[in-house]
Amino acid sequence: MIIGVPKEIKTNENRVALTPAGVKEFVKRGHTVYMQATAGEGSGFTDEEYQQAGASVLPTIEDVYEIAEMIMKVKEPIEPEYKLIKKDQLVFTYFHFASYEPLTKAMIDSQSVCLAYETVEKPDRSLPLLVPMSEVAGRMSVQQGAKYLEKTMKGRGILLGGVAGVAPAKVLILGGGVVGTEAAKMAAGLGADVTILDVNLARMRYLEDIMPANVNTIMSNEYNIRSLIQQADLIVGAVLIPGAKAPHLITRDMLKEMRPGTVLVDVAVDQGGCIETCKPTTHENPTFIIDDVVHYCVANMPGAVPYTSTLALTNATLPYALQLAEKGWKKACRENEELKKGLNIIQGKVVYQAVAEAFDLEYTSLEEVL
Ligand SMILES: NC(=O)C1=CN([C@@H]2O[C@H](COP(=O)(O)OP(=O)(O)OC[C@H]3O[C@@H](n4cnc5c(N)ncnc54)[C@H](O)[C@@H]3O)[C@@H](O)[C@H]2O)C=CC1
Ligand SMILES: CC(=O)C(=O)O
Ligand SMILES: [Mg+2]
Repeated sequence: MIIGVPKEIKTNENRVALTPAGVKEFVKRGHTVYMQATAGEGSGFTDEEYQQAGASVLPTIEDVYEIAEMIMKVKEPIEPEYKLIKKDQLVFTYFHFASYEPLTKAMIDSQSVCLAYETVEKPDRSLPLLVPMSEVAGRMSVQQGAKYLEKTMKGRGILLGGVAGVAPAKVLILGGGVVGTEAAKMAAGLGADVTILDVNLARMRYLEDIMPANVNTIMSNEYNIRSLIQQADLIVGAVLIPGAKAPHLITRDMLKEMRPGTVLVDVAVDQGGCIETCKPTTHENPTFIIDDVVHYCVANMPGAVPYTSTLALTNATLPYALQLAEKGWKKACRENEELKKGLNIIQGKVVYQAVAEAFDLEYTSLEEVL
C-alpha cells in the first residue's frame, strides 16, 4: 500500500502520525511511505531520519494527498485539507465528528473512508487509540490548571498543594476515565484535595481502591455538581460518551455559583465539551474568561508536548495501521472488530450511530457496507 503522512497544519500541532521506526516497519513489509517534508520536525525527527528508514520525502501537502492510498494523520482534517482528500482514500486519524458538522459534511462529500482513532474499541470497551493521548491530556490538565490558578493568569491565586497551616486547593474532576484518573494522580501528588465524579459505580469502586487518601469519588448528578462547584478551585472536564457529543454537566447559569478565579479545564472540548460555555481554543490563545471564571479549552493539548505525545500515539496506532496496509481497510475491518468500530464514514455513508444522531443524518449499518 502507499501510505502518506502530511505535516499537521493546526496551530501549534507538532505531533506527527509516524516515526522513522514506524516507516521501517511498513517498508520491511513491502509498503511505500511518503512523508511531507519537515512533517516530523516538531517531534524531533528529521527528513533524513525518515529517508534512512526508507521513506520518500515530498515537498508539499498536495503531493502527499495526491499519491497516498492511506493518509495517516494526527488531528482531524481542517478546512484547507478538505479538498485534498480523495474518493476511496483511507484516512486514519482523530476526527471527533460529533463535535463539528462542517467536517462531517465535508468527509461525506469527499467519498473517502474515515477510520477514527477515537472510536477504535476493544472488547472491554476501552479505546486503545485515545488512551495514550488521554493520559497526556489528563496529566497536562493539572499542569495547566495550576498555572492558570496563579493571580497573574487571572486565577484565584491559590497553590494546589497549599503549605503548612494553609489548606490545599480543591480539584473537581468530571469523569473518572483515563483523563480523569491521570488528572487525579497529578493533582493528588501535588497535595490537592481531589474529588472525582462519575456515573459508573464499578469505576468509582476501582478508583477508591487505587487512589491515595486525598482523592474521593462522588456520584455525578446535577445536585452534587451544583453543590461542589461552589468550593472548587480547579474543575477538569473529562467525561466521554464514545463517538457522541459530550453532555453539558456545567451549564451557563452555574458559573455564577463559582468563586471568581475558578479555573475550568475542559479536556472533553474535542467532543464538544462538558461545560456549556467552553469553545475550542488554541495553544496560542488558550483561555478566555466568562463571569470571572477562567476557561481553558485547548482541543489538542498533547500537541504541546510532541516529544512525548508522538511516541505515545504511534506506539498505539502502528499495529492497527500495519493491518490496514497489509489487508486493505475492508478485509482488515472484517477481521478485526476493534478496527471495525473505528469506521465512521464510508464513501458518503455515515456508519457510526452517534455521529448520525449528532446531526440527524441517515445512518447506514456497517453490515450493509462491509
Ligand atoms: N483536549 C484534548 O487535547 C484531548 C481530549 N481528550 C478527550 O477527553 C475526553 C475524555 O477521554 P477519556 O478519559 O479517554 O474517556 P474515558 O472513556 O476513559 O472516560 C470517560 C468517563 O466519563 C464518565 N462519564 C460518562 N458520563 C458521565 C457523567 N454524566 N458524569 C460523570 N462522568 C461521566 C464515564 O463513566 C467514564 O469513566 C474525551 O472527549 C477525549 O476525546 C483526550 C485527549 C486529548
Ligand atoms: C485526542 C485528541 O483530540 C488529541 O490528542 O488531540
Ligand atoms: Mg479516598
